[in-house]
Amino acid sequence: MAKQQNKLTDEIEKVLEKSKGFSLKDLLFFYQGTPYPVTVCSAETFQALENLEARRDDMVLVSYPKCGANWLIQLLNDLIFTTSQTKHINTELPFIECGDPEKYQRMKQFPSPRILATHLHYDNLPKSIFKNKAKILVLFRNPKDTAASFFHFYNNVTEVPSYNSWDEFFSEFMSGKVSWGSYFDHAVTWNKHIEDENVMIITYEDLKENLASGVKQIAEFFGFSPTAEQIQFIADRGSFQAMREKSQEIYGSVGPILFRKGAVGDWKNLFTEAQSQEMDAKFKECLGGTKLEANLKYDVHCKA
Ligand SMILES: Nc1ncnc2c1ncn2[C@@H]1O[C@H](COP(=O)(O)OS(=O)(=O)O)[C@@H](OP(=O)(O)O)[C@H]1O
Repeated sequence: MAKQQNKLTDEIEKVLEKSKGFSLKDLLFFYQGTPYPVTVCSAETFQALENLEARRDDMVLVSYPKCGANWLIQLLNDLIFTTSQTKHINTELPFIECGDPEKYQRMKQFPSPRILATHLHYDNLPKSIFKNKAKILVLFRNPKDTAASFFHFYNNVTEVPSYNSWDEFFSEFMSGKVSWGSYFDHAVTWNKHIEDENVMIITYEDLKENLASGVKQIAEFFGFSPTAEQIQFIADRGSFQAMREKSQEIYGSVGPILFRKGAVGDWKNLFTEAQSQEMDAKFKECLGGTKLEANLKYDVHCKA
């Protein structure tokens, strides 16, 4: 088991090693109009992904980068483990669009239920997810903390290229010239589908407020029936402190950087008043009056 776990850290180390040679300018390539990092994505893998055969019991987890996907992956793994006592250690890069094109062949051997995490837009998901009616959990985080987390990640991981300043990053984030493209495009696309059958939205902020209640909701959505004790066990293991402590063991050197601060409102340490207002205006223009705006409690979490 320990050997398999190391395989994931090996995969991450390989990506970091590959990242070393890149400048910011060369980091992104476009596939069907969206920028992705060349260090983990390729056109060949995207083409192979179209043929991924989803299963009815796959647990699809969608999020824009830095919204807490790795948190949710552990919660889902723990839900599977506590309720069925089966543990599958994923040795692949966790996101379905990342890695080599052969990964989908290897994934055919994975036992059910598989966790299919992705940062992709609705329109770019493999069609079999819809055809086979796999359930899709969409995780959102307010855009200000998302941007702050994204910036710190680039600037704290020594192997990946850094931005010259927060101002430079902010401007690239606002115009969608960052890995996986625009937060706002992602949000607008997913907002159209959050009431679809087999889709459930959950927010980072709500999970922070009451993790046990979030775990219960997620369990019900995916058809698990954990006891109150099991829910509490999963929530305890999923606290930021608990996950940060284990992050190096699971993710290698990047672990403590990935699990950086885990807070709501940290954006206030970076945003100028003008940047805050610019984002408020963009959010209003793209998502004002939507269900997603209400779910995100934008006025509570994004106003100083
Ligand atoms: N348990 C728990 N509680 C609270 N917050 C948590 C937790 N686990 C991860 N995180 C925070 O999620 C941010 C990383 O998001 P992702 O895992 O989606 O990153 S990535 O896109 O896959 O690289 C990153 O946010 P920041 O701390 O603001 O940078 C992580 O700290």
